Amino acid sequence: MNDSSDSKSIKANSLKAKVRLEDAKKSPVVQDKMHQTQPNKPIEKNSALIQETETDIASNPYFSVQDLVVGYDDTIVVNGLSLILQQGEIGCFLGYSGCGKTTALRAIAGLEPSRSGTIRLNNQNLTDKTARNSFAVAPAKRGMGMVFQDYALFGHLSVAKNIAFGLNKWSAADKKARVAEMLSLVELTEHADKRPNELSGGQQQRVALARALAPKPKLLLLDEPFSNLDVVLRESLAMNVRDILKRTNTTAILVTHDQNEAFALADKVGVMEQGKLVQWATPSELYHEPISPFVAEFVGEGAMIDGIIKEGHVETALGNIYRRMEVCDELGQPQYCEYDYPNGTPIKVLVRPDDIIHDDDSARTALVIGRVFRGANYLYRLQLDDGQTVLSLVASHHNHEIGSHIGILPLLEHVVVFNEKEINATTWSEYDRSQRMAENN
Ligand SMILES: Nc1ncnc2c1ncn2[C@@H]1O[C@H](COP(=O)(O)OP(=O)(O)OP(=O)(O)O)[C@@H](O)[C@H]1O
Repeated sequence: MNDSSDSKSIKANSLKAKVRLEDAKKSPVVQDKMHQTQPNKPIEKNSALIQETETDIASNPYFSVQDLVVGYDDTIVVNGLSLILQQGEIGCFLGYSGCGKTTALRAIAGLEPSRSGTIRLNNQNLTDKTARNSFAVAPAKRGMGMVFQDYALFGHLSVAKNIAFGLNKWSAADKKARVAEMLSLVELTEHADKRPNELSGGQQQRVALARALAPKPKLLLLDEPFSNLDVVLRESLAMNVRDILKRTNTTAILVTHDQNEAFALADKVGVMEQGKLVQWATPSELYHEPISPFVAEFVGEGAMIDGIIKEGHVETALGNIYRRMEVCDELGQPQYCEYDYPNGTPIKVLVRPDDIIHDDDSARTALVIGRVFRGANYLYRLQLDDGQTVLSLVASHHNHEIGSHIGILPLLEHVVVFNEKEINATTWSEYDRSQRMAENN
């Protein structure tokens, strides 16, 4: 935790700092740290080759969408969407209902025409319009597989025949071998002769996955594939599907409004708002470094508390926050710099439940005003002395009654601060959130 005694260690060296606030002001861009080249690396025989390959991968990704615009009649639904995926990566569009996720996926599949923008897959431009067609490459020729919300299985065909459906150009022997391989992959070998209605929802979902994977698609598109399953099954199945996609090195895009599903399955998650990808990043980056209050609110739980800039740090009801740099000094000690706002600037600070540690020995206390039992943990809603509320995740053997005071230790080193003027609404209460989701549904 920071407090005023830390101020001595503050170094006004903003150049090397992690520039979260500047990042937040940038327009959303494709952020892919994994494949950035390293310009100062000494060039040896093999490293030159590696560098070349890395540059090639970064500048010519396996799958890319650039400035995609899609609409219906007078309405633009997907508005300048850009992303890249390397081969074998799993991406995800996450967003409230109606934000354009399915439309974006359908445009990638070629089922909706794009108004502008480029979609490239495996060195092929799919979007150049020809004189006669609105797509350079017709949907059926894109080499994409799809798994739909309702699985769209053929009820009159056996599981094996469903899986073989897209293999009509394969020889009988190859087809048989591929179906057996897919059945084994999704662990349904003993159900090969059953009809879909004899299977559970989760098993049907795996048949749909096997059918989509059987022809070895260049890109797999999954549209809310778990939404018909109960919540408990969803997360475990999402992990199971991720395992299968990774084993087959399948590049895939998932559409969902469920962040647990997105986090369990995807390498890169794009939070969509009104047809735009506001941030495209790993699940961890989205959670810990949201680019805007909208992303912060949509991904994970938390609270926004008030702060004010004073001499380069933020004063809050939980203590002072100093801007920590990503680099440490030569002794391994963290370095700090100043926030780039004038004195007196009102600030909002994102505090996650894991930023507030319960500590019986702490002199700082908060009032328990609500709690939700989550098995291993309680999620406590805590009121600070000035009336603001924060959340805290506490092991469930710490059972504190509503109305009691508990000791807290705020860990404020990794919080995200937002200039208050950039926030449209500070609506962090569960009521506001569920209300908004209900309105959007
Ligand atoms: N065929 C269509 N014709 C006209 N408008 C459409 C059509 N399909 C979708 N829309 C509209 O486009 C917007 C985006 O729809 P889309 O299905 O892409 O959203 P979504 O984010 O996938 O939502 P959900 O999570 O509810 O499926 C919505 O306002 C929807 O009403």
